[in-house]
Amino acid sequence: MPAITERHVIDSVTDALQFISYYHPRDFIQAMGRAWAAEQSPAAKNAMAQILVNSRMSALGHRPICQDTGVANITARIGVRAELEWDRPLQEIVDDAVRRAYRSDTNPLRASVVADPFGRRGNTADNAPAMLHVEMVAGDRVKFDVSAKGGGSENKTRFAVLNPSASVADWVVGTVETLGAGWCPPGILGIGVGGSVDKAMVMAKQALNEPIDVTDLRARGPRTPEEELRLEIIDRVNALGIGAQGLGGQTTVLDVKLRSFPTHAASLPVALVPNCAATRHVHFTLDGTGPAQFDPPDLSDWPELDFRDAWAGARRVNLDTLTRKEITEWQPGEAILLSGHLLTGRDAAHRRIEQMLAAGEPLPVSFRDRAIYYVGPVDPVGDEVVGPAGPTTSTRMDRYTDMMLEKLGVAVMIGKAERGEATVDSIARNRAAYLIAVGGAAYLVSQAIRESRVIAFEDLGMEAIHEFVVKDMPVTVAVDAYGSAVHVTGPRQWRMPAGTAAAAR
Ligand SMILES: O=C(O)C[C@H](O)C(=O)O
Repeated sequence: MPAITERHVIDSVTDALQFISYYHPRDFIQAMGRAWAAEQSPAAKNAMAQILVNSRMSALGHRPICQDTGVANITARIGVRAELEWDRPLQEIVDDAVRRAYRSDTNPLRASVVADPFGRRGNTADNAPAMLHVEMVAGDRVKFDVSAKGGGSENKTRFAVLNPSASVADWVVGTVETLGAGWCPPGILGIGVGGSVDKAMVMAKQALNEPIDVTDLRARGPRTPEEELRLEIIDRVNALGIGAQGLGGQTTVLDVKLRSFPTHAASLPVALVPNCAATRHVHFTLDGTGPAQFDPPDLSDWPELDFRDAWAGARRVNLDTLTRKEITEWQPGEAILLSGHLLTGRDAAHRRIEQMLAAGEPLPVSFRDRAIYYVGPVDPVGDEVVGPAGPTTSTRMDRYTDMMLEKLGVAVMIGKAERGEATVDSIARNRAAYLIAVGGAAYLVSQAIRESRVIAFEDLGMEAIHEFVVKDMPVTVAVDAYGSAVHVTGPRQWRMPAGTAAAAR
């Protein structure tokens, strides 16, 4: 067997990270297509349509599916008889591949990794380092799993050590109910049961690399307790009615992947790692003959659909002339096409604004009566004004709501997922509104952005404050000026009565 070289690893991992930035896995596209076709909730169906249209556009344009191009998660399984021709630690080698992939000239990806995580949180600017796991296995080859995991779904990871007599399904279902929509459902749940605390977490993460096969599993019937558990969890989670983007609907998970391992007699560790609508992974084996080749999905894998019908009757809003009175007329769940100027800002910008206000320093921009979009876009390429620019999870900005609405006078916030109770109260008190764009439809959203310039905090990289000029940007009213919230009313409407899910199986 010829030697596997450092060049084979770097070229393959670089190509893998580029490939998954714009191609969803084929099984994911097909599962999302089936869920879209079956969905009865109009809001969830429309969100899934946008996810699918975005996915196809990304595949055609070779631009990222989501602005959160993720942190590189890599597992290398090295055959004990493989001949390796490299001298450096594998971490250094894969980090070089990450740098090359994320700083590509033709398809630059977003640098999301910050170093000094509990301190300065400076962006490493090249998305390195990767999160690497190495295993020694039988054989003479090296197998790689490469995924790009977004922050929104990673943040919803949960872990518990249950009493050995407790029900894993009860814990998972109860936990998913508390997660909100920041993980961008519909997606996949990875579950690790047993082992040690660290082993359970690795199993849950690695389970997400398995193909979606629930339709086959249902058709042939479960053969193991793990398969029974998967089906129970899928049905019970979908019965919660959370739906796409938490808007209320029938599909919250496309599949549940589960791994288990022997554990201590006193323990039942369970890890839950959700994967979002921008699920991205690919797998390859190096045998010394050269770098890996990847097989793209076929255009026929996407369903024929046009989401624009859903926006035909949408309210058109000019942000440049918007009044508070107009905002009070918006209905919860109403589709809106936004045009005009808006500001951007997310975690780091909010933190800095808070620090500047505390220090009595003047802010570089006025937010009064403006709309703020929580986004960290990908850098543009070619004739783009901005790269993919979908919403980030708004919940993280909840702690700044009073500052932004009451002190600084923001009129409209745009992001994704639900807001906390205090934020909803603040929105109602200030007669403001909260709008959502579809998480994971970032390339589609970016088509509505006609101009973009950084106007403050340039050192924050993708977290700098930009001013965008948008034309017909599709959003939905998630919290109206009176505090009615679709993330509460939607799932309530689509929740199946207790017991129906089990009976349906
Ligand atoms: O960082 C982002 O752009 C999004 C993040 O993945 C999120 O889902 O909140």
